Amino acid sequence: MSTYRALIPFALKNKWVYLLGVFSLLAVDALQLIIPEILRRLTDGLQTGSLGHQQLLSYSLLIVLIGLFIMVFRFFWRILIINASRRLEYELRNQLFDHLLSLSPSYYSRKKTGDLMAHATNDIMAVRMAASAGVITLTDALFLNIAAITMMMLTTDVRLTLIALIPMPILAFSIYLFGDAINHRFKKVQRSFSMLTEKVQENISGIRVIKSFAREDIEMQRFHEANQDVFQNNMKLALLFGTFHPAIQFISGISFVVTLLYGTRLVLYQTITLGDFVAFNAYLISLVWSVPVIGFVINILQRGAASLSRINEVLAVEPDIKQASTPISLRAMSGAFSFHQVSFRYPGSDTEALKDFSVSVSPGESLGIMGKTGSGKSTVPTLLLRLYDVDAGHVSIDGHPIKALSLKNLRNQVGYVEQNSFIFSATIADNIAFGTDTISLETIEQAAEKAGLHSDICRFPKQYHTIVGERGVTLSGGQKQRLAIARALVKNPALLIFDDALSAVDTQTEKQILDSLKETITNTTTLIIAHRVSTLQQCQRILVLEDGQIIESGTHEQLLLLNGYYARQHQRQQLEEELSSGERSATHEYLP
Ligand SMILES: Nc1ncnc2c1ncn2[C@@H]1O[C@H](COP(=O)(O)OP(=O)(O)OP(=O)(O)O)[C@@H](O)[C@H]1O
Repeated sequence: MSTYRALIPFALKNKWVYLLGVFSLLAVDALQLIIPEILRRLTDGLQTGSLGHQQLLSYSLLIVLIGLFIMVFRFFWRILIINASRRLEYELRNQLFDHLLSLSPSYYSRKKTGDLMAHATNDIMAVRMAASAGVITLTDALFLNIAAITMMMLTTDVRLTLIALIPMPILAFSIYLFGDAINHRFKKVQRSFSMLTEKVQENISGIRVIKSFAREDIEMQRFHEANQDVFQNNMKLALLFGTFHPAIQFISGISFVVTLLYGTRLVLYQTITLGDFVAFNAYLISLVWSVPVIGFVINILQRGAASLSRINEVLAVEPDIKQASTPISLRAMSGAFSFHQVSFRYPGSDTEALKDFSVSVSPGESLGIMGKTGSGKSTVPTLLLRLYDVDAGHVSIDGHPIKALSLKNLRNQVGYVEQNSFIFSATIADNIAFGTDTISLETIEQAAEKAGLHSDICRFPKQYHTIVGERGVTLSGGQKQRLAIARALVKNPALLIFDDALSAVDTQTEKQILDSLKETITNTTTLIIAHRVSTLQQCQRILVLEDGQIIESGTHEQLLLLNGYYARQHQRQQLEEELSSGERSATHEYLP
């Protein structure tokens, strides 16, 4: 229960709401306990014949009045406590989401998305339940329990009360045991259900792969198996509930039987009146209701505590990348950067992605990087954006150690285009304007024009207001890349990074885009990562990487003279280009 300590600040902030809610709840309970007293007097009056019309009318009016007050107070406790618990859910969800966004990418490579989704949904719901149903039921049941037993003892008979209470410990213990088993089964149901949702999610996202590999039958079979698992776990839970309710009712029934046996004797021997016996039974109903509820409440609170401790665990994770206590914010960055003897290994990886890597790029210079897949090319921009910190060596921007810079300032001044940039389910204009706060449509259009996307957008039904992604138009791979380029350009960055950003466009389109970007590239510090020589040849300097190390370095012409990896790529790509243009002209010759 110490887990709940994390909620103390929230509870203190909302103490009046909770206190008023609990007060209204107790008022409802207290009013409910007056009813057996009225029943006692009515029965006794009827039995002795002393109940007049006037008295009957007063009692009836009192019952109606009590009913009205119960209605008002019930409304208040519901509004107050449910409102407070919903507010807790709202604040906790905001806190969790804000924290998740502050965490570094390495955290996301360790954690499953499904688990994080479960924290944001199921776990927060379980905490809300504990803060609403848990608090309400615990207050309600404890008060009713104590009040009913006290009233039974004070107004009727102590011995009869003690006898009626005999099955209660058995009842409480059985509820505890059942509760434990129910909890266990419930977890299994949840686990199998989250596996099922993950399956659906994966199948929907990977529908093209499934279809192209004709794996529908296998996937259907796997889904049916997962669904069968959910069904069986639900049935086991239903079986447990099915046994639980009749068993509880049976055990509580024993209380009524012993009350009937001993209570009627007391009435016959006139130790208590018939009215006492009726009132006693009415109190017993409250008591029998409240005991099982305490068992349930313990479960709700336990489940809430388990969920809250999972949420607390996430909230306790510190971001790997921490900003300096007094970070430097550069007003106008030149984008110049340098790596000095940098070595870096991704968390959990055995091999170094960069080894003793050094390069220095001056303001406005354009650097190209080429290399086999996995040679460490994308690691360079990853470190420049400070998504990870280096293991050895230093990275600096504009002469400042990267760790001294404000993270926001640094990332705001870098225009980074990945090979597979994420496109949001929003309009094209919103997607391009993503990295900026206020921007005119005209600037967006200029960026799209430079990225070679404007004419494509003009062909869409709503042009820049066309929604793309899941809810709208699907963009081709090349269009997505160009949109990502426009998104980077619109920021007017000091450092522009293209990481395999033109791989999905043909060489012709690539040439057009590079031509229109010529001025931007000349005026901005640029890092271009590519496999194609045609993308890199205009760069002032080109590096070739292998296993995280530089194996060749120079201008296009110098690298050709080296006759190494770069020159071989150049020859091969030229040959491919000649072959494909030969094929194109041959096709033209034979066309009618
Ligand atoms: N998030 C990560 N976690 C662990 N290892 C990683 C991660 N990202 C990359 N690596 C590893 O680091 C090495 C360098 O990766 P990097 O992405 O820099 O290569 P690359 O040259 O850009 O490859 P490609 O041309 O295929 O994009 C590879 O061995 C890769 O498996």
